Amino acid sequence: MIDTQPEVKSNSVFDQMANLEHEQVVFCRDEATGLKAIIAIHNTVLGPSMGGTRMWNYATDEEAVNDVLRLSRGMTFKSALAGLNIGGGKAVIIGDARKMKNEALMRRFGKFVNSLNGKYYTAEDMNITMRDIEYMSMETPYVVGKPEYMGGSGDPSPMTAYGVYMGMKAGAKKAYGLDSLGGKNILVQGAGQVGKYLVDHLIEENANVFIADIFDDKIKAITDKHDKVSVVDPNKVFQMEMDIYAPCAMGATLNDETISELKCAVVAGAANNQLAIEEKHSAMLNDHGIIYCPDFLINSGGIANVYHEYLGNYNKERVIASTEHIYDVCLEVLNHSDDNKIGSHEAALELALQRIEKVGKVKLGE
Ligand SMILES: NC(=O)c1ccc[n+]([C@@H]2O[C@H](COP(=O)([O-])OP(=O)(O)OC[C@H]3O[C@@H](n4cnc5c(N)ncnc54)[C@H](O)[C@@H]3O)[C@@H](O)[C@H]2O)c1
Repeated sequence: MIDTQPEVKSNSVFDQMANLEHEQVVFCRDEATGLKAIIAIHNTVLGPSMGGTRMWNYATDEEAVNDVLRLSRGMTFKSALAGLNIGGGKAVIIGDARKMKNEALMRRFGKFVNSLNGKYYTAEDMNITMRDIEYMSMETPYVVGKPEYMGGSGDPSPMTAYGVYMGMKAGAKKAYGLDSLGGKNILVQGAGQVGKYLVDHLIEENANVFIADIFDDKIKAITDKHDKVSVVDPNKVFQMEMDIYAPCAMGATLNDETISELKCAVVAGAANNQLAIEEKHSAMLNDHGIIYCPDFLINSGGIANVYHEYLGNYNKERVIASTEHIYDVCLEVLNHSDDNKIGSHEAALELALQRIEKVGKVKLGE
């Protein structure tokens, strides 16, 4: 029986760690810089844990704990399913990035990462820039996603978008029998780093693209480039009739209210933790006849990119080939879901857990 219910009701950190099966959680505090951060290491069976650092102004410490635990767990399954030999980890820095972030804070955080001696590799996530990556790198070698001028692999977002595009095509193949996206009405929610590159692929394939964002400048950057893209009010996303919904902004957009409103055949997007409550909302999508391409499966292009940087001799062609494989794995997951009458989210988790278990045994025999 796999754990597909990460909704954590207890306030005890140990209960939450036990529920989500975490190995280690590190709380970091520094008086001088005001740093408050949490590093969560979920699982290191396949290799050292890896996942980005997010800076966010959490309303409560509990909210930060919940976020870092869910995100790090997602990284374990994402990397396992992508065939990478790394485990799942993630970090959060608590505070307003615009007010608190500076060189000293980021370097102090880098020192905390270093103290784990390579059990956790960090990278960028929300509100962490290439400059911050540089600051962390001054204190620790356990940083990936470094800028190209530092010998790193640069921004992972284009590869994430490419993987989402591959997953979306697999979803279309399952829904329509053909993987062509030409003529399909596709709504991209979130015109950010991933959204903008995803739109490029969709336009190239002659899809009818709709975008929604809460910031006009993000919309303008895309409509200036592509005159065929239509703009949708971000509050009216779920009232629109569409073929494919691509959530590329925040998590939990698939919930009780939205799923009953959603008018599409396929959901395929980049956002992490799209299902508000995994088991419940995965089943609800199934009941509504909507094909759900699991988020942690199709948004793994970015982690594959930084993984190849970590291996050394970064080779973009290799990463592209590995990201294209998302198409096959997504179809395998969707078929596994059909054959076993389980949600596609559970099907993806099962395949990820199978790999961790099988490879884990090989590693034990080393
Ligand atoms: N960047 C990557 O390589 C990567 C990898 C894996 C997963 N993800 C996930 O994909 C999602 C997008 O990542 P990103 O790097 O493009 O982030 P981003 O911050 O560049 O873009 C997010 C966009 O969503 C918009 N947005 C926020 N709230 C919105 C709302 N209510 N309605 C519509 N738009 C809204 C923001 O204005 C922004 O333009 C995130 O959930 C991220 O965790 C990103």
